[in-house]
Amino acid sequence: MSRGFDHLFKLLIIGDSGVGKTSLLLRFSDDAFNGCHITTIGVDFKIRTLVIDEKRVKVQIWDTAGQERFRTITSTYYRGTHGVIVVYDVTDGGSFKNVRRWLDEIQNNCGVLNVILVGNKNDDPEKKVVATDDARRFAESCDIELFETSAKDNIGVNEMFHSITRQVLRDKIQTDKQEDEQKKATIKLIKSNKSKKRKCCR
Ligand SMILES: Nc1nc2c(ncn2[C@@H]2O[C@H](COP(=O)(O)OP(=O)(O)OP(=O)(O)O)[C@@H](O)[C@H]2O)c(=O)[nH]1
Repeated sequence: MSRGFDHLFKLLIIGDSGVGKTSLLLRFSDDAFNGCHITTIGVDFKIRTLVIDEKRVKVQIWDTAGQERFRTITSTYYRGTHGVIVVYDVTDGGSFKNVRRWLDEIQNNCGVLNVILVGNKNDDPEKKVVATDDARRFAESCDIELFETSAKDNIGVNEMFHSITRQVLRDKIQTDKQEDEQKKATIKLIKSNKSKKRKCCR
């Protein structure tokens, strides 16, 4: 029986409290928006299946708490993670400054991963304090992709989730291919060693 998908990936959303992590997930999973800030306690997740490069990809997206006091079991969140969405609020310079800290947390917990940087609440130019150019320069210096989104007005949300999933998928296909080539090379080596041995024995 078909399991209904070709790949299953786990994505994690991190960033300061109040930047809109839950709102981004709610927009993506249910196409809804809630004007209230209900602090996430611990972790929550949603699942969606996307079609990318003709593959059915099931994504399990974990929404973590931004508040320090709810982040006592951080390393367990990272277990089995394929990609991380780091969110800041374009109307809050402090949340952008803290992005460095979140990137360090990723490094400390799981090393190199597919990461995307997201400037959320990009729906009121008068309130915007983090310039797109500054964010882009920073993202380029870290070699990660930048998206500016609005969970409220549904701007860039779908594109952002598709993009990180595509990154993860392409990375997985590349790794599988390399492993396959390595396996083939090992089998070839074993075979040639065997035939050499046989030659010696005769
Ligand atoms: N204007 C605007 N407000 C937003 C947007 N996204 C979220 N908000 C508001 O920002 C507040 C915080 O949003 P949440 O999604 O709860 O933030 P969070 O990052 O999950 O917060 P924690 O669970 O505490 O880590 C809420 O009042 C949201 O309505 C957006 O795109 N635009």
